[in-house]
Amino acid sequence: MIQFKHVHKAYKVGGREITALEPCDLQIPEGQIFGLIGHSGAGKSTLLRLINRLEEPTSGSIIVKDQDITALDAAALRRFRQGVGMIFQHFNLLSSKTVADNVAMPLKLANELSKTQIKERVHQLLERVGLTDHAQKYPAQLSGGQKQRVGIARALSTSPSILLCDEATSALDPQTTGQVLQLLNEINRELNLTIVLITHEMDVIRRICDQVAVMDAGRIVEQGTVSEVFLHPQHPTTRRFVYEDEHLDEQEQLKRFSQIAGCIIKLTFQGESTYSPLLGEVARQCGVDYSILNGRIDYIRDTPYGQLTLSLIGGNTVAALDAFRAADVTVEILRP
Ligand SMILES: Nc1ncnc2c1ncn2[C@@H]1O[C@H](COP(=O)(O)OP(=O)(O)OP(=O)(O)O)[C@@H](O)[C@H]1O
Repeated sequence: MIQFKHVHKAYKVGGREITALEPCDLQIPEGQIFGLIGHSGAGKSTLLRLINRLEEPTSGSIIVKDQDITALDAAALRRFRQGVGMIFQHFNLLSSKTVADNVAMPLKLANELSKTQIKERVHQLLERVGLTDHAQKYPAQLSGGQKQRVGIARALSTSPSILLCDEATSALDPQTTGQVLQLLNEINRELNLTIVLITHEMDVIRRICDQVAVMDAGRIVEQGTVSEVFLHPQHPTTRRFVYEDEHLDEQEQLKRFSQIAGCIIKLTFQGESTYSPLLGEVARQCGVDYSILNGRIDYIRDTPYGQLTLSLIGGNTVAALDAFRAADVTVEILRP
């Protein structure tokens, strides 16, 4: 578990203080994939880099596995950092070294294994990320997705329990992004690795995260499980992310609704209820007609969900809403 206790970070620039992180409390459970989402300048990188003390907090404490890491001396910090891997948007590989040597680098620096043991470990890691055939190539000879796989193998070399991902897929095309996210998903489960990732893309959060914190201007404005936060967004910043992801504009939508008759509602189905034939059943029982104004079915990590915006016309609307709720469907009334 990673715990932030009233952590504040300000940078000093030319005698002026710039607050990057307002005093913040945060808990990241062990073994989960935790996403931090926010627009540029929100403070995501600062928060991430505080976890391995690449940045020092201005005040507050950061507890990792019952240890206050802000109190570690240089030697203890070196040992702690062996347990925290990191991958980067632009991979940060050494261009003059082969793939195998890049992966071996943290092991050589740790100086705990023999040459043969390092060779074995590197082979094992490259096999895991699917790059065995590329061991003797140089980074310039690899695609972006392959470079990030090398980054992941290198980050895992010292068997960390935490992996920090700094916009790890932002430089990749959608298909390669999917493959890298899949790999992160797998190693999270195989190694019970806690992964903290930062992104400005909702899709990354939806595909692999368990929990999410939404950041805006140095503050965490909303936080919880991905389904809580993104299926029922409360804060304007979160709502904006959700609407952008659905290619909708909240104001435009309300304007469009003014030309549509009936009671306008949004239904959210999750898990099993996503595929149940509820709509027709409720319409028949309650004598309501409906038209579908918007809809999607997708996944949050492995759980399917569906969202439908409907206008209900005629019949017993109140009974229809009760029937949806009784079937564990969340009902939001957009216009009575
Ligand atoms: N080393 C630094 N010195 C001075 N100011 C900094 C430094 N690093 C970040 N900042 C400032 O702190 C604030 C938060 O920056 P941070 O990089 O953490 O945000 P971010 O959400 O990661 O943004 P991005 O997505 O663009 O990387 C910004 O106002 C930024 O200009």
